Amino acid sequence: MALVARVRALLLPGSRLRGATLGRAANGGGAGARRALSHRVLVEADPAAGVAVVKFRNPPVNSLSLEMLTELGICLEKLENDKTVRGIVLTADRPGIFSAGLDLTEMCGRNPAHYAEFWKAVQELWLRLYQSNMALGAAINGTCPAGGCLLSLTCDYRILADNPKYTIGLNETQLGIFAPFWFKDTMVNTIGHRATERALQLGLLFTPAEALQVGLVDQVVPEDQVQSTALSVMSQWLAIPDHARQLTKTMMRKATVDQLLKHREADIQNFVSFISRDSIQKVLQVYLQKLRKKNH
Ligand SMILES: CCCCC/C=C\C/C=C\C=C\CC(=O)SCCNC(=O)CCNC(=O)[C@H](O)C(C)(C)COP(=O)(O)OP(=O)(O)OC[C@H]1O[C@@H](n2cnc3c(N)ncnc32)[C@H](O)[C@@H]1OP(=O)(O)O
Repeated sequence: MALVARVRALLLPGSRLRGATLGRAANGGGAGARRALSHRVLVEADPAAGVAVVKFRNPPVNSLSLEMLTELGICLEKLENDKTVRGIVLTADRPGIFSAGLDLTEMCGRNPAHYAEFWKAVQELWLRLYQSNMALGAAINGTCPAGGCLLSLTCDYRILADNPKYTIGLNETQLGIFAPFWFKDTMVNTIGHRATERALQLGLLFTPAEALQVGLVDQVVPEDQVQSTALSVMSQWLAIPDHARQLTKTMMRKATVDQLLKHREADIQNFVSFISRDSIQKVLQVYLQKLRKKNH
């Protein structure tokens, strides 16, 4: 079975994500709040507020594996088709790691067809998020490198927990790889050209104070207030008539989106040939081994 079909089938029976009615949230939800599960993503929807909180739960580090990318994409697609949802907050189910970024094991020791499939899934998730009609917020309750940072940058605003361990940035060069043009463009659109050039060349991971200063996040708040702050900021975004907010968002992001749409196939081919190089495979394997050695 194709991965997308397999993941669709994984969504739990009875879940709103399959079109059935959800039960009331077990905790934390307002009146009428609903809860839906897939394996790697938990969705808590509050129809009265028009908001769904999408929680990553892909242990140990919420890495963006092919299955995680696919499941997240399907959850977002379902929410976009749900008329009761106008805004989505992305967060980690457990605080500590928002997302460790792209799953390195998807980019190491595989074949070109796998690299192409994986990169296509990365592109698709980015396109879905960056063009979303929903208001999107990131409640960043953990460390947020590389692909994790990219996810948060697709949102309309970012709230980061005030914990010096929770760094955020596109650190690809530190691994010996580099951020493709559409990662770069997403960052430029948030913090500007010069700050992006410095951040990308040096592969900077910013502390919360630095991230706030450079504009990578909009607010830094105590750890236990990240989600509540993200929800309260969401109500400001949802106070604007949807059509006006959506048209403005499209106007601001269209040129960036069009660049990837125009070069999508070439971008996949470039990724495959870059990541397949022996020298790059070596660098990634050494990096992964270093991460693993820490624990053994
Ligand atoms: C010409 C065209 C060119 C196209 C573009 C070219 C290149 C671009 C290509 C790719 C872009 C990639 C973007 C990315 O996202 S790369 C990923 C970058 N991520 C990181 O650098 C983070 C790495 N992880 C960490 O720093 C720590 O794990 C973290 C701080 C997140 C958590 O630390 P903690 O101590 O809690 O946990 P660990 O013990 O380190 O990890 C536990 C376990 O998880 C494994 N792991 C960690 N991160 C990843 C990951 N990203 N992918 C896969 N696996 C990961 C780690 O190895 C441990 O495994 P094990 O020891 O339990 O086996």
